[in-house]
Parts: sequence; structure tokens; C-alpha cells
Amino acid sequence: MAEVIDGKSVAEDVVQKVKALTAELVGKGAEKPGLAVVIVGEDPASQVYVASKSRTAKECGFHSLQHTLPADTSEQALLKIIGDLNADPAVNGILVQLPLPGHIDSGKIIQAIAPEKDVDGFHFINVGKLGTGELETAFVPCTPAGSMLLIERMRGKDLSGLNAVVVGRSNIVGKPMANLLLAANCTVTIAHSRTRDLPALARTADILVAAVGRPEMVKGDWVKPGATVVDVGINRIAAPEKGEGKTRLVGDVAYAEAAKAAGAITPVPGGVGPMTIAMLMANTVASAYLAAGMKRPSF
Ligand SMILES: Nc1nc2c(c(=O)[nH]1)N[C@@H](CN(C=O)c1ccc(C(=O)N[C@@H](CCC(=O)O)C(=O)O)cc1)CN2
Repeated sequence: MAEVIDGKSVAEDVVQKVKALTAELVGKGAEKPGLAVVIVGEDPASQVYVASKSRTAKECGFHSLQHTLPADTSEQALLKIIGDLNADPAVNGILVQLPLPGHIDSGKIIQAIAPEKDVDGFHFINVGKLGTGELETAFVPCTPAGSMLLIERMRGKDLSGLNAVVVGRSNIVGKPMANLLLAANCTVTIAHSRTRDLPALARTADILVAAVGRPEMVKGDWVKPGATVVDVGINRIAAPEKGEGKTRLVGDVAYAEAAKAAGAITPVPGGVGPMTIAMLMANTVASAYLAAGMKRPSF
């Protein structure tokens, strides 16, 4: 049976380290790190994530700002807020919660964030830095950064000689995840909906990352014995066994089957999810260190 990778506990370690780094920064006379979180509309899941981000920012000792905007906020109004936050020296990190309402061009909003405050790591400058291995100054998207930290805890920082398969090619998870694994010397394959014989390819993976958004798609017999399996999916499905109208969360991996073959596996919930918010705090404190002309802390 696989070792269960406890994302909640690693995320808590990261938050404790951010707290200590914040205290050290302030102790040296610098301003505390500032994080601005912007939410547009009333998507219930987004409201929960944003509340958790603002709460964790306060717990880390940050200056925490939240802009809660109505669903009919115009693109222009949102761009104006981003411009103001870019110019505010008390703000080191800006995060616009996704998804945005359909009338707003998310790409335009993301590219309007100053790259040095883009703690989500979605700006082209940060994407380019990650792609070219400029990891000293890049902001890496929080979910893949957190997944990578979990992988490092299991297998160390140098993954030379290991095959990694990333199932999913999104800009937010699949592509940055593949770049991080490549930077750690893995041999990386990105698989997607057009990949032939995905089960056979997945079985070559020493590290298998599932980020497709399809409940329990990765089956137990896709997993190489002893592999490290990282499940990025968070899917809410019907759970009639819990009662009428009840739901439960599952990942992109059929957990019970996969855990029989894997050496280590992340659960859903409690695996990669909590790392997303912890790594946002890590990126924000790193941004504050860089703004203060200090060496970027590592996690
Ligand atoms: N601007 C961004 N928007 C979104 C991002 C992001 O990184 N930046 N990621 C996701 C949502 N997200 C954070 O924003 C997020 C998702 C899941 C979790 C989490 O802790 N999940 C728990 C389960 C929670 C539940 O019960 O529903 C877990 O997996 O254990 C945290 C953050 C989309 N938008």
C-alpha cells in the first residue's frame, strides 16, 4: 500500500516558515509583505478559496487586502484596480481569483499585473522565466509549485533518471508542472486527450501527475509499481450513498486502486489543494524579500 502524502501537514510547515520569514524581514526594518486578493462575482468555491487566502495572509503576518467586486464589474474598472495595486508600494503580491465572469478577458487582466507582483505566476514574463530555467526570480504558479514540493519531500530535489508523465496540458498546471520536473532533471512527457494509449504511457512514469479535471480517470492499472502519484484534480461528484443530494470530492485518480500500486500518493482532499494557498504565501514573502533587495528565501 502506498504512503499517503499529507499535503495539509506540508502546507502547514510552509505557512510556519513564511511566518518566520515575515518576522525576520520586519525585524530588519522592512515593511511587512502585502498581498492583495481580488474576487469578482459570487462563485461559491472562489469565495471559500479567497477567504482562506486572506485569512492565511493575516496568519502569516502580512498586510492583507481584499477587493470583493460585483459580478457586473467592467473590465476597465478591474484594470484600474490592478493599475492602482501595481503602483502601491505596500503591495508585494496581487492575485485575481479565477475564473472571472465571462465578459472579462482573463488574459488581459493577468498580463496587466506587474510581473514582480504576479504571485500567481501567470504573467508571460514569469511563464518565460520558468520555461528558460530562471527560477531565482520567477514566480511559479502555486499548484504546480506545491505539487513539486510534495514530490521533493518523497524523492529529493534531484530527480535525475526518473520518467515523469504529466496528464493535462493547461497553462496553470500541466505546462508549468512539466517545466518544474524538467528543471529537476526528469525525463518528461506531457499527455493529453489526443495522446495514444495513455494507460501504457502512464505505466512508464516513476512520477505520475494527473491534472485533467476528469473524476477518477487514472485507474490503478495505469500506475507503475512504486510510482509517486500526484493528483491535482478536485472534482465534486454525486454521493447518493451519503444521502439524497449529497456530494463528495474526488481527484483525477481512482485513489483506492492506484494506492495499491503506487509507492506514494496524494489524497483528495488533503493533498495538493492545501499546498496551493501555502505556496501563494511563499511567493508573496519571496516577492517582499526581493523588493527589499534581500536574497530570495527557498522552500
Ligand atoms: N488566481 C487563481 N485562481 C485559482 C487558482 C489559483 O491558483 N490562482 N486555483 C484554483 C482554486 N484554488 C485557489 O485559488 C484552490 C483550490 C483548492 C484548494 C484546496 O485546498 N482544496 C481542498 C478541498 C477544498 C474543498 O473542500 O472544496 C483540498 O484539495 O484538500 C485550495 C485552493 C482555481 N482558481
